[in-house]
Amino acid sequence: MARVVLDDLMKSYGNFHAVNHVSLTVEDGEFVALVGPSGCGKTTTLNLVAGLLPITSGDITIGDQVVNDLDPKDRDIAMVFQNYALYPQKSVYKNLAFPLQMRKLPRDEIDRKVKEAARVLDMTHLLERKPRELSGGQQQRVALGRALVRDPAVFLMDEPLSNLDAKLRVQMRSELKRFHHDLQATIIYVTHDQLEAVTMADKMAVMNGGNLQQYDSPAQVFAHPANMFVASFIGSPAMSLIPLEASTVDGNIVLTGAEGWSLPLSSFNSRKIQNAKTRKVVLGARHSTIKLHKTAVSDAVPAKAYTVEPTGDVTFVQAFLSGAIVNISVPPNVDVAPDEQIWLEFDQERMHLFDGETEMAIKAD
Ligand SMILES: Nc1ncnc2c1ncn2[C@@H]1O[C@H](COP(=O)(O)OP(=O)(O)OP(=O)(O)O)[C@@H](O)[C@H]1O
Repeated sequence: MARVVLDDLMKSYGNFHAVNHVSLTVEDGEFVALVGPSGCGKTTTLNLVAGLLPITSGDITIGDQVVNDLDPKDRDIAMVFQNYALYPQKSVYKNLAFPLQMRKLPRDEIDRKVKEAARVLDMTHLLERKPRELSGGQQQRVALGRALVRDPAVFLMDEPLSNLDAKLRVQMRSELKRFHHDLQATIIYVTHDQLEAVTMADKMAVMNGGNLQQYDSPAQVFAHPANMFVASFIGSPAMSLIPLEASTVDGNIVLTGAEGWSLPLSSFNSRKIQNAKTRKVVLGARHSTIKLHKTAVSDAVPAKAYTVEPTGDVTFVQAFLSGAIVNISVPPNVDVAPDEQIWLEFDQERMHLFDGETEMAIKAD
């Protein structure tokens, strides 16, 4: 396996930058997810690494070789696509053997590699079947096997699970994670599904508009989103982002909502605001860090319930606050009705504060 380095990578179409100054390192054996909304540039980035598209500028290094000008076949990569494109007339065995035959490997070596891949992916019993005799998940496993037999330096995967139904996706997600664990493979994986990225990847590269927004472990990205885009994209339901105004009252920092209420900040959060250049502050809070009260209590701010969605284990409530929609989760026995007056208490230790102008997280120091 190999490490992959993207250094100031650009892909432009005229004045439009599909990939804009992206730099990141995928360490040897790491599983990295490129994640972001449709059109953010993740597939383009993957295709640049694969050599399916020419780069505009920058460098791509695989192992210790700069591969900018190498053909895909010379990059020692294997791709797995959403559309697995198996040969319908060939058995699973022949589908797996084909790329090796093309490389003119000896027959006994092909046989050994195919059987080893089938063993790793638990499909030895499927080797004589044709693709149409397989389930979607089994077909996807064959596609993975076809990449595996090539023993590449890097696996590049573009939404490989998106053709599967929801249940199978969850199952294949675990299998892919196991595959990575067993092989210690270097994997770059494109997905628009933040949950896939969070659950499988060692690191996630969150992209938006061709720009790399944050590159870190899912836990770090979740706990310390670099900006409002990342904060709202990672996590479900989305983090609530509430625009407020910071001011100083009797020496203490308070945040004031559009309705006129004020929320005094803890000393830690106050220090953050003192460091910020702006008075326009956006409070970010995940649903599980907001307490819903049915009566006024100190430190809770008044809001109005909008929708109430019981899911069994928890009930999700949406409420209006300072012109924003706030997502809150409450135990199923809490009875809330749409339009009811409620009070929200934010956990000061787990709240996020963003600069309302730059949209960047306000740092502690
Ligand atoms: N040949 C092209 N000419 C001009 N613009 C292009 C071309 N190919 C891609 N783009 C644009 O580049 C941007 C990034 O596309 P890309 O396919 O990488 O997005 P993506 O994040 O993978 O999205 P999706 O999840 O929808 O596949 C998009 O805005 C797309 O319209």
